[in-house]
Amino acid sequence: MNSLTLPSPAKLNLFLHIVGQREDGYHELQTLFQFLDYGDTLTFTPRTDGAIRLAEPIPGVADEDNLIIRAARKLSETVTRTLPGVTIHIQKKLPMGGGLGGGSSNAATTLLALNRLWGLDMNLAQLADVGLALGADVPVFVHGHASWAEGVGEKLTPADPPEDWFAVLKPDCDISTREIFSEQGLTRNTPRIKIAPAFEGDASRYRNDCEDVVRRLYPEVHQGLEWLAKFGPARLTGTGACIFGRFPTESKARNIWASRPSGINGFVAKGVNISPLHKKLTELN
Ligand SMILES: C[C@](O)(CO)[C@H](O)COP(=O)(O)OP(=O)(O)OC[C@H]1O[C@@H](n2ccc(N)nc2=O)[C@H](O)[C@@H]1O
Ligand SMILES: Nc1ncnc2c1ncn2[C@@H]1O[C@H](COP(=O)(O)OP(=O)(O)OP(=O)(O)O)[C@@H](O)[C@H]1O
Repeated sequence: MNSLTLPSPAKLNLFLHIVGQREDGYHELQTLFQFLDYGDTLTFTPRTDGAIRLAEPIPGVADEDNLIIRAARKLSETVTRTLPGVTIHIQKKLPMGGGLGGGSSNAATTLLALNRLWGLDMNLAQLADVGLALGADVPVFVHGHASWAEGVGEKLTPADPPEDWFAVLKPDCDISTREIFSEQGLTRNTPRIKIAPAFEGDASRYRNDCEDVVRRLYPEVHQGLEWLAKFGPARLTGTGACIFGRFPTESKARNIWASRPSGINGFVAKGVNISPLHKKLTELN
């Protein structure tokens, strides 16, 4: 069988409320996920010796900790028959630890790719179950539709927010999700809101509850948000460090991005409600 090349897109949390904390310490969220038409690309090449390998490591991530390898191993453990194995090549564009869900997206792309390559015939709900054990953001990438999410992010209701353009900026700092969720001053009691399943409202009416803590600990993020907010609604995604400004047209987003303060990386991308991964898989069928 030939190689399979698939996208592994980024997500944004258009807003993120923390509405409580479970006994195991995990935070209960209400958030709106949308995908970006921008991300990594993974290529899967079947092997004959049953091994699961990366063509090249991601610098700073041991192969056995890489969510791609962990997803492939976990999937292979769900079946009893001998599998042919795979080599996976990664073209990484998404910054790590940026709040764009890069690792979770890589895991989801791996699950869908190997389900196809290995002929496992598992449905999306089964693959999302396998993925949830790897990270709370994996299920939305497996299902592939923009979603209103509750729980730790696994209770999903498809949503259709406007497909606007985003200028995504990566302030020059790395933020650990664990650090932010451990902060004493974090807002953990935002009242639950009720949102119609087909969410089409204005997400900028709602906030990201991590933003105050992240602004305080990382002045680079604070300054970036202050700058972006001059041009339109600006938010943190996940626990950061990436921030985004939302614009109705590509040219507006590109003009603002081009005038960003020096030393800030980032990109411009369109928000999409169907994941580029699922679009590609449909084309292949
Ligand atoms: C912030 C979001 O990106 C929003 O989409 C996600 O909730 C993050 O989910 P994730 O990447 O799967 O998070 P992980 O990297 O597994 O979590 C790291 C650590 O953050 C804390 N954590 C994470 C998610 C959550 N809902 N509550 C938490 O308290 C836990 O201490 C966990 O050990
Ligand atoms: N394939 C992978 N791609 C990126 N990071 C990975 C991968 N596998 C493991 N990791 C680890 O996961 C950590 C978080 O990376 P990721 O890019 O998913 O963060 P994030 O965008 O903040 O995600 P989230 O929004 O889900 O918190 C990295 O610092 C890295 O150590």
